Amino acid sequence: MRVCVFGAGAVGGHLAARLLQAGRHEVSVVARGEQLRAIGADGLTLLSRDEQFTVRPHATTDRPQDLPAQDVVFVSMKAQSQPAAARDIAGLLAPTGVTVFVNNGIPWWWTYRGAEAPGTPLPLLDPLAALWTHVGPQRALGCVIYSANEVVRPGVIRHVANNRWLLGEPDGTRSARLAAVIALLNAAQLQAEAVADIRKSAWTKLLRNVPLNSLCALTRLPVSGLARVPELEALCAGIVEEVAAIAAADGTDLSDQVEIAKAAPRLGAATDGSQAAEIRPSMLQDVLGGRTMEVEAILGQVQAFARATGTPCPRLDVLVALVRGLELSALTPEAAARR
Ligand SMILES: NC(=O)C1=CN([C@@H]2O[C@H](COP(=O)(O)OP(=O)(O)OC[C@H]3O[C@@H](n4cnc5c(N)ncnc54)[C@H](OP(=O)(O)O)[C@@H]3O)[C@@H](O)[C@H]2O)C=CC1
Ligand SMILES: CC(C)(CO)C(=O)C(=O)O
Repeated sequence: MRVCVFGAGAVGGHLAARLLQAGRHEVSVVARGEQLRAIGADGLTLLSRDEQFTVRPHATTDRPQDLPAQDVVFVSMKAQSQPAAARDIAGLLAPTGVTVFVNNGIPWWWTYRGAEAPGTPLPLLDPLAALWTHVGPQRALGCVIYSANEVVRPGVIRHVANNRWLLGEPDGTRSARLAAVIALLNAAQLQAEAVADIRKSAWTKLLRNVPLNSLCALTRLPVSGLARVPELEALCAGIVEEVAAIAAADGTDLSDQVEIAKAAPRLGAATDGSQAAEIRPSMLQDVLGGRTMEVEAILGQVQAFARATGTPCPRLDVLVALVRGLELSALTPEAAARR
């Protein structure tokens, strides 16, 4: 199979490294900037617990149009980078190829439930419907991951904790292509499983990402740091309850997940027992790097669902305002120009 990882940053770099280590398929990566130069020159290095290895992708490029047609394209860019890349992602796909959107938050294909309920694009996530038009939700699989990673320097990824990859078809079917992608990941030491309700998986992860990503970005604390300030831990718990209420109004019952999510700061967000791990959420990594943040996918769209269902969310309202402001103040001139 030909497999491409589009956006080889923290998660995509980890994914590509594991796929290449397994050695079963032709794996290419699309990257840019320093990351592109470093992977091209020195390969991709993964540091994970006491393991360290370096692999070389079959191709490393910022010109996806130069790659041959791909059977699977994992899209591991941040949500806000995806619309601008929609044509390139679509152009990479073989006629029966599939995309796997590896993301936190509400994904752009959310309203598509199959040919009978085709849905419409969500303006906060896909403002010009570029993903909807060029990629098309019928060619997308959802993927929610528990795997904390950082780019420690260009070309070098540190896997900090957790290894759980949940994948599902937007229409809930158990398709052959879903099974093939799960097999691909499992063969590469990534613990992947198919879920019937990928939206429930996304909501469950949002119980963590809404409070942890935003509060860690605002305070610059790692996840475990939130548990050191009682007011922050209480705020986290209040936000978890708001997100659960918004999900419930949207038709997803998360009552069995609420207490687990509230414990996340005390466990440092590790779900695999690696209590010593110091996890810095991706949104905190973006603030520190002066990059744009997944404000709309993780916060804004959740707020939009709350508005649509008349669900009060006073804490989330404050977070959305603060994180939008934080993003403006933290962007590097290059990131601001690209925005
Ligand atoms: N990091 C983590 O631990 C976790 C992240 N996630 C989720 O996984 C997804 C990916 O996050 P993460 O890996 O942290 O993100 P990163 O920012 O580390 O990686 C994304 C990469 O894609 C690159 N990119 C963006 N647009 C393009 C383009 N057009 N062409 C080539 N490269 C491009 C970025 O480059 P540039 O930097 O120049 O923009 C960056 O290197 C997010 O949805 C995140 O919320 C989920 C769980 C944990
Ligand atoms: C907070 C964390 C690590 C939870 O797994 C995450 O999803 C992220 O960094 O975006």
